[in-house]
Amino acid sequence: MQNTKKLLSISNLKKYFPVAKSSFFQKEQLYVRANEDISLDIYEGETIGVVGESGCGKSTLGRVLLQLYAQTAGNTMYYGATLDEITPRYVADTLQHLDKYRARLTKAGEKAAELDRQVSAVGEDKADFYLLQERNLARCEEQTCLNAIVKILGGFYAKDEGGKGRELLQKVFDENVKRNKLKTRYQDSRGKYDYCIQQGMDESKAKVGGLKKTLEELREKMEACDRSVAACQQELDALRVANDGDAEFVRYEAMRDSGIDLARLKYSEMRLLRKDLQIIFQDPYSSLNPRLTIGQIIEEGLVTHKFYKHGSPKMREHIVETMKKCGLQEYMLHRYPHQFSGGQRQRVAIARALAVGPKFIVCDECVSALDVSIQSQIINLLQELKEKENLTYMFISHDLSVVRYISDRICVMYLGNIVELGDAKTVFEDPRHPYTVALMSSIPTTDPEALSKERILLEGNIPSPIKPPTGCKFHTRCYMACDKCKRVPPELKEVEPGHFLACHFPERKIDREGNYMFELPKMERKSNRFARKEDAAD
Ligand SMILES: Nc1ncnc2c1ncn2[C@@H]1O[C@H](COP(=O)(O)OP(=O)(O)OP(=O)(O)O)[C@@H](O)[C@H]1O
Repeated sequence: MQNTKKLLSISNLKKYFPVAKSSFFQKEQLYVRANEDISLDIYEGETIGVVGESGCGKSTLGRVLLQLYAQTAGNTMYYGATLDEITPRYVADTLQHLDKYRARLTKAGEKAAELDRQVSAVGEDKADFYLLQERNLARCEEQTCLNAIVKILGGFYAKDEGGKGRELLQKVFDENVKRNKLKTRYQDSRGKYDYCIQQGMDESKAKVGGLKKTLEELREKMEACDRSVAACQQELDALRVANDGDAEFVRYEAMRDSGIDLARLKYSEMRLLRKDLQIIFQDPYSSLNPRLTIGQIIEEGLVTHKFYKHGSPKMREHIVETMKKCGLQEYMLHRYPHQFSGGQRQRVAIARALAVGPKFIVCDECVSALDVSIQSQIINLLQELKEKENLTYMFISHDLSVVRYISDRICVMYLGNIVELGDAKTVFEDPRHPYTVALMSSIPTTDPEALSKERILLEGNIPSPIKPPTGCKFHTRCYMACDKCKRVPPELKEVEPGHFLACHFPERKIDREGNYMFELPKMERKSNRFARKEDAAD
């Protein structure tokens, strides 16, 4: 891995969709568990491929990352912008209501400790299910409060004599809010000033002169804010150095997180980040508005995110330039989507995403609906743009050969969980999870040697995500499943550097020659969970 700077960090992410009750008397609320306990870091400049059978939650993951779906639980931290740029309300809330948060934290901690005592009195094995549940909930509450406070306060949570650290952090926040408001006014006035100059007015005109004066005043005010923030930061740094020897301070300081917690942003705050986080959909036919021309489609995002004012000649230039980058000609600007081929439409969808200068793009099956020859063109275009524009992709696809070609790392999902994660080469050449082995085995090949080898066919349907199997969710279709798999859910663990696996049997399953290093038990073959090639042909 070349780049190790995180762009997104997801921890314990969950997304449940509620299922409508089938009768008035149904008490239990059921959920489709589309994503469960997903932890994943995405690094700047990489392409992470997401594979898995239909319905395993790939698209949901992509959309939850972009906050198009609200997540049910977990954290999604974004590092592509700073807290100072966005100044989210949740930071101000935490600083203002710190005492309330601390009280909640202490209460949850005390409750968890008391329940812990009760559990240990009877023994973990014999403890009542509800008692254990209550204890776990109290621990979760404690962790949530701790996360919320410490991520913002850092070491000052542990040691902040006289509340000096908190006061300084509050001042930095307030100054940044002020600065951001001034910046918006500055950009507006700058736009008006530029327009007047373009129209041939000079500074002797009262309107232009007035605008120039306003711009200077605003610039001075912004600089004053910057100076004030820098002074506060200096004081904070001095306090941090003074507390450097304190073990508790250092421990909490390490938990400080400069990322933006996307799930805690308000709608208007998330809109500021939308331009950074874009998506390209699978179907280029339905993802473009048929009533708008290509120019209008690309313009929409630019106007919404206040890049340009409607009708600005500079915007036209920008649109044409973006279209050219995506292999579209200028004369296509006034055409409607129905006048394009599938591949060209997908280029328009790419141009629409690219125009706003994104950092992260979710490509959700973006080549699946296209002809094979066009697929390669679009994939090469995406690769080219990634290098030129320094983009990061999440590439969701069923097509393993496409994923192999484009991805740096691959994440294999099964029924809402990540079961294997690693470098593309490692996952393809040394798959460890039985599900990944079966997926790899399903890739069509023309290699005569590979054709003569045994193939594993994944039989049966994916179980219901509403009531998934207990323990390891794959155990109902796994040839290696034992009693433990039925009871204990495996954790995603690092089996070798950068290679993560959620299986109780992490041993190597394929040798260097590509042969499977296991015997398929006869009993399993009869039950048709995994069938060899000859069986399937029968
Ligand atoms: N908006 C929604 N409301 C309710 N359930 C949903 C919604 N979106 C997805 N689901 C459910 O979540 C589960 C995961 O769906 P998702 O679309 O993420 O799967 P996928 O792996 O992307 O599948 P495919 O590859 O076929 O697109 C499915 O069981 C689906 O029915």
